[in-house]
Amino acid sequence: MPQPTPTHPLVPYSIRLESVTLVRGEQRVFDGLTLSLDEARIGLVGDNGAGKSSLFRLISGLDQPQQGRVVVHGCDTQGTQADRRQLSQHVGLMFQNPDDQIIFPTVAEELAFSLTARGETRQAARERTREFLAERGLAAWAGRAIGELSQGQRQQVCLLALQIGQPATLLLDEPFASLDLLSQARLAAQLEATGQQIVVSTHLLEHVYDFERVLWLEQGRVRADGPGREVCEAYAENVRQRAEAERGAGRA
Ligand SMILES: Nc1ncnc2c1ncn2[C@@H]1O[C@H](COP(=O)(O)OP(=O)(O)OP(=O)(O)O)[C@@H](O)[C@H]1O
Repeated sequence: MPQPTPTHPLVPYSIRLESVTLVRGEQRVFDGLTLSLDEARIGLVGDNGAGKSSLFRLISGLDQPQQGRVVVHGCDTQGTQADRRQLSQHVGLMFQNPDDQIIFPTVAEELAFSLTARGETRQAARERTREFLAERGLAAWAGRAIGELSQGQRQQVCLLALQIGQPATLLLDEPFASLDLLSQARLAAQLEATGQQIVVSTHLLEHVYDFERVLWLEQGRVRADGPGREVCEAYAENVRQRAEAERGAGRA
């Protein structure tokens, strides 16, 4: 598949969480978390339940903090309606499960919606969608029914629907999870080629190993923060030790 060239100029990114407390259900997920995310490539790693998806929900404005502030490229996620409208143009969130994201029956309609939601006419959105798919060697996908796509293909549609809107930041929640190895390699290459800021949560450490920054989240706190290689190795070693301790306890 031809790889797209970066379409979004590299701009200074600025995502700030200031003393954020987030409660979901009975769970205090974050308690006074302060964080700046300014790099072009950021990975999030950590155990199930560490808070990776919750962080994405806060940044994209889907959840509001009970205390503190989240400011994304100058927009307060609890700000005015205009602020929130702008936020949706600054940030695109790809959900872990594509079925939570896709609302239209065909690929072209799903992609076109990203453009009409930003104020483009239906006609212009339809034309841009056709061009956009053709540029990526995916012209034949336009009329395909979402219901007939595999899980991995649906995930690809979600990513395309985000990319066509060109938000400055893409938040990708476990984008590699249901992809076969070749599709993982293609996605990794696609992400490398994009000029947008990308924040990826993943359990597949090799995909963020070379990132300039990776955060290891543990129970809503940042356990380590630094170059991908260092943080991934520290996390992998910690997991090895815990698995070993569990095996030891099982033998005792
Ligand atoms: N819909 C929800 N209602 C209540 N609590 C939730 C909800 N979703 C997640 N939580 C809680 O929030 C905490 C963080 O969950 P989150 O989904 O952010 O973790 P995660 O790091 O993305 O995990 P995973 O790797 O499994 O996707 C967990 O303790 C979880 O129980």
